[in-house]
Amino acid sequence: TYYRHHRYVPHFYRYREHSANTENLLPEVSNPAPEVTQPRVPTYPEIPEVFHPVPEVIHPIPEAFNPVPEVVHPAPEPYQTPEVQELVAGASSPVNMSRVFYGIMFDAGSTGSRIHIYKFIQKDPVELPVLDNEMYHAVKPGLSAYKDNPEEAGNSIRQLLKIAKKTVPEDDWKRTPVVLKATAGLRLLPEDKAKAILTEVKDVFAESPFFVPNNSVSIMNGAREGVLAWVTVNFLTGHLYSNTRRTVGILDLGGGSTQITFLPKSKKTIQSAPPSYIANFNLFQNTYQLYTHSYLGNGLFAARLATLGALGADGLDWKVFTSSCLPKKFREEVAFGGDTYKVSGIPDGYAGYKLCYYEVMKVIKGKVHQPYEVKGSSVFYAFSHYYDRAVESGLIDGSRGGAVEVRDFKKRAKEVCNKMTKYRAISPFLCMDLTYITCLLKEGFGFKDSTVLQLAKKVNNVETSWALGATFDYFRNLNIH
Ligand SMILES: O=c1ccn([C@@H]2O[C@H](COP(=O)(O)OP(=O)(O)O)[C@@H](O)[C@H]2O)c(=O)[nH]1
Repeated sequence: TYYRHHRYVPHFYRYREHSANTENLLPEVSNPAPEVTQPRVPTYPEIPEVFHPVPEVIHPIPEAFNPVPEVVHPAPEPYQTPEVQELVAGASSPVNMSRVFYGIMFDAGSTGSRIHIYKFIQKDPVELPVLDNEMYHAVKPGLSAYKDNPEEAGNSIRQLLKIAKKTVPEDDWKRTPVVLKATAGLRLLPEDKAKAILTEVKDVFAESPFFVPNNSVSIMNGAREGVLAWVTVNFLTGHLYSNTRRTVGILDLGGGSTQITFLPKSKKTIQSAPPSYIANFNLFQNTYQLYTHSYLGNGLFAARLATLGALGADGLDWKVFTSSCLPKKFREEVAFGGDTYKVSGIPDGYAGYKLCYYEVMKVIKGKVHQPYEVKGSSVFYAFSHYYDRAVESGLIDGSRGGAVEVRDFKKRAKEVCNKMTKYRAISPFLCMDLTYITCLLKEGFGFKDSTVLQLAKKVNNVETSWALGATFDYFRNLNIH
């Protein structure tokens, strides 16, 4: 369980008060971010403040001390239901007139379920609320692992709700909305199995003391997932308020699906994209038109199985799926989406980067669209499994994140694949994963070797995930279409 205190202060002050985010309000759930430090990590140049990648947008004058620009989140005025509106209106604290409210967002992913509890402060009824902090906790496996036992799926959510009860003060329970959105794991399940799980989760929500809005449990579509992650990252990096209209793109590599989202600078990117890859929405009186797509089956774990030819195959009880991306003597059972697969290296065959690249290419070539503009100079934030694999392979420091070039993934993939025994202890899949990431970035999206990716698990102490964007969308409909 991590408790991240997260109080926004304007850039001018932030740069001077490095301890501003270290205060911990709830020590009983305190657990600093898991420090996954790698002993052999080469020291890469760090980004000084992950949340602030473009120092030139800092306003060095005190006038920039305007509470609005970056402390806001979309105002919760048009609350979704009159019921909530009433509840929030009644929340004023008699003591200091500032009122606190919470939003609980569950991310039901293919490899795990996570709870995000956001605390907002409405300092003044006229001003926009401030995101104060996030409480985050994750459990494994994801809901799809319980495809034949929906009751257990419900139990995993019940377990996370206990944390919500500890975090949100009892007086606020009744007006705190609880929402769950499922991603690739449930998208990949047969409809009836996914439905049974969602019904079970609805029952668990109904018995909870929190506010359960209509449609609080659903499978989110891929385009929304990409857009909402883009909103989160651009909010946390301060790009939604700068006058420059400069924003950052996002690359999210989940277990089941992968998303790419950015704000195109060139009209040609929009015109040459399949129409479903363009999403519009409104935020802070701006209308944005984004390039976004979610590739189902191209998340890291789904791609491993697809590379092995195992995804969707029959005869799982007796078939062994092999790959030259795996150490020759490796043999194991792998669970994903409620199924178990026997996988192994090729004991008397060849293994290594080149052969592996051919194998992973099958999962990418002809499936991934190259946006017209991606070779340009946009900054991309990459997180989830991009981040995890970069840490595991020693490309970046796990406690800080950092910047890498696409060619760094390629270089490390070659090293790992050509010395598989050395890296086996870290993960037998490391060669396959790094080769897949390299291939996805280069052959798939068409990034150049020199494209810089900012790798971050969290920005300014908040998880880089679609969950914060989805909470904004709940409080104030972004009208994504
Ligand atoms: O707030 C979050 C949400 C996800 N993740 C990580 O991102 C990856 C996303 O995988 P997921 O199973 O959600 O993928 P999906 O089902 O969306 O394809 C996993 O390693 C998670 O641990 C994270 O670090 N913080």
